[in-house]
Amino acid sequence: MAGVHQPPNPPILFSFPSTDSLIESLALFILRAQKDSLDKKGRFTIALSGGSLPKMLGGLIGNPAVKWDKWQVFYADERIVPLNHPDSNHLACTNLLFSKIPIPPENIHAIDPSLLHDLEELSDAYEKDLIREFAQKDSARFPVFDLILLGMGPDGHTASLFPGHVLLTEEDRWVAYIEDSPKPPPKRITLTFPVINHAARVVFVAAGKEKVDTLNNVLDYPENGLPSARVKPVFPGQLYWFVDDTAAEKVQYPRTPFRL
Ligand SMILES: O=C(O)[C@H](O)[C@@H](O)[C@H](O)[C@H](O)COP(=O)(O)O
Repeated sequence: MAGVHQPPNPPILFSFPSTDSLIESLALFILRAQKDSLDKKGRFTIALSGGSLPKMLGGLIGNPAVKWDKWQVFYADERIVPLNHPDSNHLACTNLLFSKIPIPPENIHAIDPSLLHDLEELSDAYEKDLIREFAQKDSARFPVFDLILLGMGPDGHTASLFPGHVLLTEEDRWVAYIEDSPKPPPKRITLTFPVINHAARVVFVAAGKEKVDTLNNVLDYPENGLPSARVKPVFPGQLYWFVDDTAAEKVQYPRTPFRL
């Protein structure tokens, strides 16, 4: 297969003077990714994170260029709580995004709330949901998301992949669960590294001064191996960082001017 032995593309770093300009540019970027995906395949598959990420998608709300009915939305990670619990990533995305846009509810892939008592079953069910979406359409070993949007914690975790955790070495499963997350709540499911690293595009969003040291570590010292530094999409996949100048204060890694 062409390109299969190519090394990963280096990350592309965009740094913005304000959160508002980051949000605006992220919306433009997502629209471009949507267009490319719809032109090629007629659908747009995306995975969202929790934390501060949902509110960074505000630039999409009310934009007529977004073809919400063509989006298939999964979660990069989810906390094992009822869907109306304040800790739920699905609830955060619903409150900040889905309730404000015309997306068909069946295009949003939440965890099955009837399985909260059995993490193994719940993560298997989520994996099956992914298989239904991807397996017959793409013949790859792992799903190829058009876009995965990630946040980064102060310890360098991303999705629910935490430093030193055994899940960092998962090579097989698409979805895995953990019961000992250092960030509460402790029970979570997460897309695994092979899934994240097979996406066509992965975008990290990181803003604010609490990200300064971690961003410096991940971008300038990737050999330290923090979970966020292990996001290296296989060629021709591309990793992008959308950060603000505050978070990037110590970063030496070269910035790229944002343009589409
Ligand atoms: O469910 C979660 O907890 C998130 O998906 C998690 O991985 C998050 O993205 C990071 O912790 C960054 O969070 P902030 O963006 O709030 O810093």
